Amino acid sequence: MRAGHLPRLTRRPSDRARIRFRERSDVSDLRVVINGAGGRMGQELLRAVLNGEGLSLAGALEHSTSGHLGEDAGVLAGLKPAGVTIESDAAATLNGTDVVIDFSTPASSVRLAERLAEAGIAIVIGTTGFSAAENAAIEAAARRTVVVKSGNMSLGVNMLAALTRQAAAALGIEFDIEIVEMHHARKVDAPSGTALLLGEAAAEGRGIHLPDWTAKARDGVTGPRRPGDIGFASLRGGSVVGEHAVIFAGPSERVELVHKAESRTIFANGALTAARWAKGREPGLYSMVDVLGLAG
Ligand SMILES: NC(=O)C1=CN([C@@H]2O[C@H](COP(=O)(O)OP(=O)(O)OC[C@H]3O[C@@H](n4cnc5c(N)ncnc54)[C@H](OP(=O)(O)O)[C@@H]3O)[C@@H](O)[C@H]2O)C=CC1
Ligand SMILES: O=C(O)C1=N[C@H](C(=O)O)C[C@H](O)C1
Repeated sequence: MRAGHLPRLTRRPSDRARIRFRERSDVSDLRVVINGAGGRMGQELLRAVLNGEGLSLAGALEHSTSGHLGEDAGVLAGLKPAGVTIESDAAATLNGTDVVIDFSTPASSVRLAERLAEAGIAIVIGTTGFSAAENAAIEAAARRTVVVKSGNMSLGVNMLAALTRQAAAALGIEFDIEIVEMHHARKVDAPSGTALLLGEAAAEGRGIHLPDWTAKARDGVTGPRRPGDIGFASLRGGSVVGEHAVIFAGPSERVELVHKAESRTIFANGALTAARWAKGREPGLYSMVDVLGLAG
């Protein structure tokens, strides 16, 4: 660099220039709406958006009988007032939104995805516990708008899924695959979305169709394990954020791949990465594997 250029670079911008820059960066901020804003993940996401760079909170949604309606989203999240109140009227809130991030309930996610498909607004879905019919409805919505959906938004779990696929492909059928998960006492669905995602990865590695090879909820005299099954076990208790183990139990040896979530920030950060990635994409159903570039 030529010495003559240094003074120009180190000079502080005038107030007017700084205001102009601020206005420009506001215009380019990603405008995000959070659905399920009053929940554990909703509040985590409010903090992540309000503290994040290049993001603006365009709205915060809850259901029509939520006790949080009318509260300030910043205050709800334990921050200073954000000037955004918790609403239940999606139509009024969505105007000018780039991406909606949804961690709520399956029924709410499906309704919202259908509405966003009509409006051409992208959605990042973290909700888990969908039925086959609800998954089909989301796939239909993804033909008209961008949908990023994953049972786990964290980098670590998506890496674990890649390792699971690899191990399942390399180890023969004599290695029994069992997936064990533990979550907090308030979780309502089982197996967890992550456990199912890991099961899909193991099935892909083995070249089998997961629903045909799933063993869930063993109880009573079950008979011996069917060779080739992928087993699921769910534990619930306390405040556990989320723990998953994929066990490959072979003859006289065992391989265990484990992920332990220590904070919900990993899910919120992943969801924001997905939201940034989603902007401007072609309509379609994407996963965190696409967002994180982990395919193959
Ligand atoms: N993919 C991932 O990485 C992760 C996924 N999850 C999943 O996200 C979902 C939410 O988890 P969590 O935050 O712990 O659960 P919470 O129950 O704490 O939050 C869900 C929120 O959604 C609200 N809600 C219910 N119905 C509607 C509706 N129709 N419209 C808008 N909001 C609604 C609930 O309100 P109310 O409480 O009044 O019913 C609640 O505030 C779960 O399915 C969970 O498995 C969680 C963590 C990570
Ligand atoms: O409900 C939760 O808390 C979590 N749900 C997701 C799941 O079902 O796997 C992800 C994470 O483990 C936390």
